[in-house]
Amino acid sequence: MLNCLRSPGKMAVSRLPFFLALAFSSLSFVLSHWNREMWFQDFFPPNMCPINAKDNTFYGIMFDAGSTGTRIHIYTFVQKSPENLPELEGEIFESVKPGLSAYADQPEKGAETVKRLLDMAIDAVPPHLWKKTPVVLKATAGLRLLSEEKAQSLLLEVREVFEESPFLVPEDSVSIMDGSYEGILAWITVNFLTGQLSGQNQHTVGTLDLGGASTQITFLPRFEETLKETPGDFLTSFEMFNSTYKLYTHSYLGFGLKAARLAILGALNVEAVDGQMFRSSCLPKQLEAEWHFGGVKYQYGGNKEGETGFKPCYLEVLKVVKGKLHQPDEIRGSSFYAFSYYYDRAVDTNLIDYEKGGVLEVRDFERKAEEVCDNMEKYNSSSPFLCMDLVYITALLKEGFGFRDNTLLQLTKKVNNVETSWTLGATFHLLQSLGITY
Ligand SMILES: O=c1ccn([C@@H]2O[C@H](COP(=O)(O)OP(=O)(O)O)[C@@H](O)[C@H]2O)c(=O)[nH]1
Ligand SMILES: [Ca+2]
Repeated sequence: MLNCLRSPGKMAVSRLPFFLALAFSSLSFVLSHWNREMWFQDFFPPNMCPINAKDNTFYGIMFDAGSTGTRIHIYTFVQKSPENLPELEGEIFESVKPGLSAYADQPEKGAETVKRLLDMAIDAVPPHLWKKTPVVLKATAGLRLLSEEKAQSLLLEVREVFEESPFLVPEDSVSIMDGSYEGILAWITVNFLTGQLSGQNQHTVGTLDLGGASTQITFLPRFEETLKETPGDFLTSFEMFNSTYKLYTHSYLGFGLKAARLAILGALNVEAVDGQMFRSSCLPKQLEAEWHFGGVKYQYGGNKEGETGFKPCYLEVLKVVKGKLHQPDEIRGSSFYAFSYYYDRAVDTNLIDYEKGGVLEVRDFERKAEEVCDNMEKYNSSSPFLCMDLVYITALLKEGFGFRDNTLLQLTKKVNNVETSWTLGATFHLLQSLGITY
């Protein structure tokens, strides 16, 4: 087997089977909502390893500046012959914690974390291709929640790091991504990797992404009714294989798992958090601790005297979720791909295997929440937030989006060894918009 590692550190290199390459011919979409065009064409998945860089190999570097961490994805593509379309060959992935927003008051330090990741790309991409390899960073909810001034100074510092690198720095290479893009691009990635964007019988799958600060839901409505009863800004038109699709997508800012913890504790958007103790029935009774998120320190603890456990916790969480999200009827009976914190918490509680993922029903999260919340002393060694997180996931799915107890969720971290992240969709768009088709 070929060794794909080109620099020290924890890297994952992924390869896709060739059958996907054959299945995927061209993809384009038009975002009518913003009157913008994006063409995703000519990308075929992989069957080679980046270490075999030949003349026909090219790269794309995409940074995901998330609220809890910053990640680099270095994608490798191969153009086998001028008349053939390029294939996606593999992915090198690395991440650091915390995310950029934790450096709100030290933008230079934040940019240093990006530089360290970018150094990996210097090792991974052959020097003669540096100038042709675009590098882009898109920030998500963590930066959306910062003040404009703080967010902009972070982005400026990162831009300087890019300018000093040997890579191609496109215009607008460092930005905060619109939440709708986040959902759409993740949907593109998942449906591309599962081979649903090609051929006659396309059965696309909906996607659920639960980040630290925001959460996205995206699917292709099948019923005219759904289109009629959905607010206009939840719908986005795009073209693919000469067909026009209307996608339902929405990003809920402040509904990511960690932002939800603050909301449940009553600490979200509170001005002076210093010295305040935020308590919840979702936490172990005797707990008193500190938690850092988005560069702010919070003190939190359990209900020393009052109630603790699943029931009181569910009522507390309900206040944060109920009536706050749009509930499309159509999704009640459909199944969805779910990743990020849905995946992590399912792994933490042995609902699924870390490597394989698995299929769960919504009620599996509820059962596990009851088990953990009513036996908090037994789960002492894991995160003190485990009960709160599971109850939030249950309430978000049931009371927020309106899923049924038996709605199926396909918990997935990687498809054919490629991360189910919006970054692949974003890279397709980037390469196409730059006309990088060798
Ligand atoms: O390439 C990635 C990037 C993020 N995550 C997951 O996304 C969640 C964190 O979300 P993030 O920091 O991106 O927050 P956001 O900015 O999206 O709200 C955690 O479950 C991570 O494991 C992941 O699985 N793969
Ligand atoms: Ca994310």
